[in-house]
Amino acid sequence: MTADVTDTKRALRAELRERRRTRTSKQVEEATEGLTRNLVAVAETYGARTIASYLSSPTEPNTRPFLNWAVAGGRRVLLPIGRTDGLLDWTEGDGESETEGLHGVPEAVGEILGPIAINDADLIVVPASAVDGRGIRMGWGRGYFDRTLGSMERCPPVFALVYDDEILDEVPREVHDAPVDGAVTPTRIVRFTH
Ligand SMILES: Nc1nc2c(c(=O)[nH]1)N(C=O)[C@@H](CNc1ccc(C(=O)N[C@@H](CCC(=O)O)C(=O)O)cc1)CN2
Ligand SMILES: Nc1ncnc2c1ncn2[C@@H]1O[C@H](COP(=O)(O)OP(=O)(O)OP(=O)(O)O)[C@@H](O)[C@H]1O
Repeated sequence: MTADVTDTKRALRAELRERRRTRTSKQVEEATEGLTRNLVAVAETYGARTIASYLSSPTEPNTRPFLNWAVAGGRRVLLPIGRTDGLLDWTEGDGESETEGLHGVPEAVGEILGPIAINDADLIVVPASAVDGRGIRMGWGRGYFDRTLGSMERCPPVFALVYDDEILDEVPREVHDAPVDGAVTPTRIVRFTH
């Protein structure tokens, strides 16, 4: 990868991270209702029975009401566990037990399913620091989801969960960055064409 893109991404991530840190818990709370409604609408559109998502940290858009809705409706929810080799294991979330994972983010506790468990998903909701109008997504710089999505044979719809001001005009793209199909924000469901 070129030094240019790496540096640009790093600087942009730092800015986006800072913006998330300065969002008040009241703002995060106010965003939750809309983004939950939008996530539910996306899951219903695809009739998703197995959903891969993640447990949000306090600064991230809140995934928990959506996960609770999915579990209550008898859907299978797969939640990621970061591995030191850069891959993600998965476990079935029941919304009950959690612990702090490798990078300080919450992780579900349960039977460890290997990286290929993601192949069962009918819908994948991924974390992101930003996406652009082409669906190019930037994460938090560890490549977990790039690697995970890049390894899938048949990829179901992938939606990034971001705040409205994290949909940018342009996100720097590298070869391994596969575009996502859409983004969910507190006010919008955006679909990208590529
Ligand atoms: N909630 C959550 N779970 C997740 C991720 C994630 O981004 N969020 N991951 C995604 O790959 C994987 C774990 N890897 C991670 C890698 C880096 C950072 C990270 O650098 N986070 C920022 C803070 C982001 C925020 O809280 O808004 C940081 O530490 O500054 C987090 C998780 C799997 N589970
Ligand atoms: N498919 C892949 N195979 C191997 N390495 C990869 C792959 N995708 C990304 N990487 C590596 O992971 C690191 C982070 O990549 P990048 O900056 O694109 O992360 P990101 O989009 O923020 O991460 P994430 O996917 O975790 O949200 C880079 O060093 C990159 O080379």
